[in-house]
Amino acid sequence: MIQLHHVHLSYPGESTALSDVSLRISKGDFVFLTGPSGAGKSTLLKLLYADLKPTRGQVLIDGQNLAMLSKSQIPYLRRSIGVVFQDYKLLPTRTVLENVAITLEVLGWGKREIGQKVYQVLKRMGIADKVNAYPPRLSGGEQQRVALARALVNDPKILIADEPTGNLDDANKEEILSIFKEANVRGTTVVVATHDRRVIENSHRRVIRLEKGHVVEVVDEQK
Ligand SMILES: Nc1ncnc2c1ncn2[C@@H]1O[C@H](COP(=O)(O)OP(=O)(O)OP(=O)(O)O)[C@@H](O)[C@H]1O
Repeated sequence: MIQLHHVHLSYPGESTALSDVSLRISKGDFVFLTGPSGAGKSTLLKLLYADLKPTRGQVLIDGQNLAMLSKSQIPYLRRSIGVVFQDYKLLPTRTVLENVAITLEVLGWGKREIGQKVYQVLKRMGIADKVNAYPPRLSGGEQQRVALARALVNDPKILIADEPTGNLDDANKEEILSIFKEANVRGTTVVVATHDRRVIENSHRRVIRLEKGHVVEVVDEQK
């Protein structure tokens, strides 16, 4: 479970990005985080994988206060969280296979198992033919799928995605969303930040709306 208790976040020398945010995301939930540009969506996601610490308040995952984690404990937390970054953050000089394999290498998987698992995930993402390609040679949609493959290859406890459907056409958006839903059905808690109204409306999931660093609306899952 993810809990935020009265979280405030101010960037050094800047105004407040999050102000008194409290929320609870249960295990197995699928939640959209929305709101205008600058509302604090990316900031909130960064708190969840301990890229930022709150200025005040607490962020807890399964009861663990993330601010209490030492530097050496943070990589362990991140092994259970798959992150799809807004700008993908793929390694340009590594192949698709190598980019996705990294997640499993740090977990100590053997080479053979890694090869099999990566191929299986890339196949699901529809990019198995790109296994030896380098990211700069891929389209935006293909890079997005590689980023998603890297985040999901070890069936993480939590999947965090920042604007994962930006720049994609409708067919690709649908496909990415169905991949999120499948991961969710397998037990992954999914938290997606998006501006995209259509994606939210078609999904019938819980929506948390931020404005100027405040939670202004929570709409529960609509069946
Ligand atoms: N590294 C940073 N240093 C200083 N201020 C920052 C930094 N990152 C974000 N901010 C500020 O914090 C506020 C919230 O930004 P954030 O990126 O979380 O918004 P967002 O809702 O994700 O926006 P977008 O939809 O445009 O990605 C904004 O006012 C932004 O300018």
